[in-house]
Amino acid sequence: MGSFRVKGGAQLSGEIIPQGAKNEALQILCAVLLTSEEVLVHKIPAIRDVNKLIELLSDIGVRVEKKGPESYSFIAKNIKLGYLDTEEYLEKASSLRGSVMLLGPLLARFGKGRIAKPGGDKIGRRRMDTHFTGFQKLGARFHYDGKKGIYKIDGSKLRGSYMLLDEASVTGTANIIMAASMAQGKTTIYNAACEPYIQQLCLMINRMGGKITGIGSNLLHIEGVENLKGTSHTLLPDMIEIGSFIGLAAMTQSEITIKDARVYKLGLIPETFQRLGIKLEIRGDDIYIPSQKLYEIETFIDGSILTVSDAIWPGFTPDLLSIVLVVATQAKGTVLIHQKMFESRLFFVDKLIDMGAQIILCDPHRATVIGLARKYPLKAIRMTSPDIRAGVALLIAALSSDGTSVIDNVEQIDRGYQYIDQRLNALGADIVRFD
Ligand SMILES: CC(=O)N[C@H]1[C@@H](OP(=O)(O)OP(=O)(O)OC[C@H]2O[C@@H](n3ccc(=O)[nH]c3=O)[C@H](O)[C@@H]2O)O[C@H](CO)[C@@H](O)[C@@H]1O
Ligand SMILES: C=C(OP(=O)(O)O)C(=O)O
Repeated sequence: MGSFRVKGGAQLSGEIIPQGAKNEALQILCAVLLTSEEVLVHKIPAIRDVNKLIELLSDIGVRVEKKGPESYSFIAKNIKLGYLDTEEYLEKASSLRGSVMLLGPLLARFGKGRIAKPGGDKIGRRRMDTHFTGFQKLGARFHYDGKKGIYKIDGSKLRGSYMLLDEASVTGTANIIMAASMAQGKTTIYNAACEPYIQQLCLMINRMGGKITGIGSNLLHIEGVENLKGTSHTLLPDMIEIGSFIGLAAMTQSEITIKDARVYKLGLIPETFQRLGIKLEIRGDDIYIPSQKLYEIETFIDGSILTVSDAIWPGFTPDLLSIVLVVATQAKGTVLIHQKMFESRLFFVDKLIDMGAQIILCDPHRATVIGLARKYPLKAIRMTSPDIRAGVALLIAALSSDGTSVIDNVEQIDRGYQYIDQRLNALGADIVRFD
């Protein structure tokens, strides 16, 4: 188990370039299976989940070639379908959430998909009914082997269909889009998720010869085509990393410029941090965050306490609520954090409380943060990173604290943040990785 020793208290400064988006990368990498031709993907982040998925693709038979520091070529010509039934595949695939999206393209092209219960963060129930109901609507047969925990999907002739999703699941929508892209006839997906990740996937499929309209909305029309061809694709900067850097800058009173942030793709993210009182300047496509001694949380117009809650896109992403929460601990004012989607994502606040933060966990979904207005810094402690975003929130807390903290289980952070220790040290942080 890896750990970080973090010496807090330093003000950071400089420029940082966000990595390619983790959640987009996981979709795009699965989509390379939709064609036997070459797909080039640029700005692939070197993070654990992505590396594992690339390895899995290679195990399935995809020819993978590294073309540059962040660029890869994929050719899914000779796929070993038998491998999908092996213990090794099922075990490897179940170690990350994104692998669930192998099902859609495998089904579209080969009529067969297998997966064991996928991993990812343990942040509450993470059901997959939407994925399977969608596949069934396209005519696939679905079988769940409860004893082995294996989901099996078969269906050689998928047919387009109308479907109203019971929830706008991100990976579920991506899976259904990929399956429908080569089904016979037209598919309509209503209540589709429309995160930038999904928009990027649809644009890529259209470049491959697919016919998807309604991109960016929750009503997608997909005209199935017989074959898809090769393409090249560049991932967007990771909006969750960008939000994390904004929070980090505010908490540590640092002056940071986030380069090439594709600001117009960030939805409510900049505005939500601004509502916490954090000053941001959009300079071209960069975000400049000045060093700020104090930031004051806004209230609602009627003077009532601000609530920051998650919602499906274009609402505020649940993946940044842990960061908003930690940043609020040193703000002036009070905020209610309402994590609607996941029921076990706020429990990490007990570590922040140990550090001296004033937080009341109202129930598993809601926490009230009473900002300390920097009257005193958080205390350094030893803590364990429970999930990827809580892990980074704790790292931010440790960097702002008085003294040296230790964060264990940083593999969670490595799932989604590329070389985070080295990149933050380049800005003046003092983070040492050890086993
Ligand atoms: C690999 C990947 O891309 N992971 C992301 C993806 O996970 P993932 O695709 O697994 O998450 P889903 O969108 O399926 O659902 C997330 C949670 O929200 C609930 N839910 C979802 C939609 C809805 O309309 N109502 C509702 O209550 C679900 O029951 C579930 O508990 O999307 C999540 C929600 O943005 C992000 O946190 C994850 O980082
Ligand atoms: C919850 C997340 O990831 P995953 O879906 O891969 O667990 C996340 O990125 O915040």
